[in-house]
Amino acid sequence: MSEQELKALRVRIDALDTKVLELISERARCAQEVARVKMASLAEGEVPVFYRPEREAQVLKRVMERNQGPLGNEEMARLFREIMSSCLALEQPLKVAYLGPEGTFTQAAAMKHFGHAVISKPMAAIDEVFREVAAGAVNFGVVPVENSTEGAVNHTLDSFLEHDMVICGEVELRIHHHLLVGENTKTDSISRIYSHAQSLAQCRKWLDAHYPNVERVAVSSNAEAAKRVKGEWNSAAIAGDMAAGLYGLTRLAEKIEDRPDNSTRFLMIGSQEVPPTGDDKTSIIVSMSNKPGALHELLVPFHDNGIDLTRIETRPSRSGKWTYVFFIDFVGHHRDPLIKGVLEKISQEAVALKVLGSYPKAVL
Ligand SMILES: O=C(O)C(=O)C[C@]1(C(=O)O)C=C[C@@H](O)C=C1
Repeated sequence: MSEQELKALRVRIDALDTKVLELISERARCAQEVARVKMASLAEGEVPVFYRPEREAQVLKRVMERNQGPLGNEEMARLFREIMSSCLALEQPLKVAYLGPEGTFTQAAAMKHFGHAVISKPMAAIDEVFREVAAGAVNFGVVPVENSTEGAVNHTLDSFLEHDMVICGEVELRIHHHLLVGENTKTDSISRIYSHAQSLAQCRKWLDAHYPNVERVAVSSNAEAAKRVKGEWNSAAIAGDMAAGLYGLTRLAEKIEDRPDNSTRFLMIGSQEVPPTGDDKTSIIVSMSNKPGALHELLVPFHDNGIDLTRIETRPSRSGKWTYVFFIDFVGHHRDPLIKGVLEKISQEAVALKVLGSYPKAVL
């Protein structure tokens, strides 16, 4: 390519950037107008709701449907995700608590869902995220709920039994783990590997093959593991990209998870009910009486109405020995007439039924 050609292309890019800049600013002014309209239409004593997950899902889907390339749909949607995040911050900066410390996959999930223009607050434990939301100190919380390799995150399920929370969104993240060390540690001098118990489990076979005799130490999060090895000799951490970057660690081995499709699903919790988008999921907790056939009775209405169950999990109810609750996710919104009918049927048979929330299926 000649210098001349390069120069001409850069002139074109500058001109396009000016247009993109003008358009983004115009969009941001529109969002400010939206905020004004939302404020003006409030009834007395009503609190304005600026964040609209159902609308955001619609915007991102539309972008993906109309995208003609060469950028991929996900890539394009990520750019719009950030534009929308900044527009919302003009209306109201969202406060989001997540399972910390900084650098966790949960923080990455929060950024993937809300974009980077939120005020984020790391919490030391899942239960603290729930409490922070319940206390109204933040608008939303982000917690992991299930991993494709290791299954349910029981702390999260149990916290739903203790707190009244509304689920208003979900996000899935591909989880890639790396073996990380500080600058003074060499591959053959590692005597201890830190990580969260779930991450150690997700890399079990790799560890057995490469570091069979090295002590594995479970800590509260993989970001915490990364933080520790920064200042330690002869120890390594298993953690992801965010933690590696944040603590300036070297990757001795990349993508060491046993399953290449290793993913974690996260939930956004708050107090805001989300209207239907036409492509939603619902999460419920049901407790059935302890009699033969109870689970069958619970599942029949879903089957009879052709409703797609996406997950079912069992946990001890904590209110009686050997009594259990079922966490069920399915496709549909609790305001859909079909789903309403199913929930009514179930509540006739159940000891207790709680709708945790209906929310748009993850777009990104
Ligand atoms: O449509 C709205 O209600 C807006 O506030 C605008 C907008 C956007 O930028 O598109 C911003 C924030 C909301 O969460 C949803 C969408």
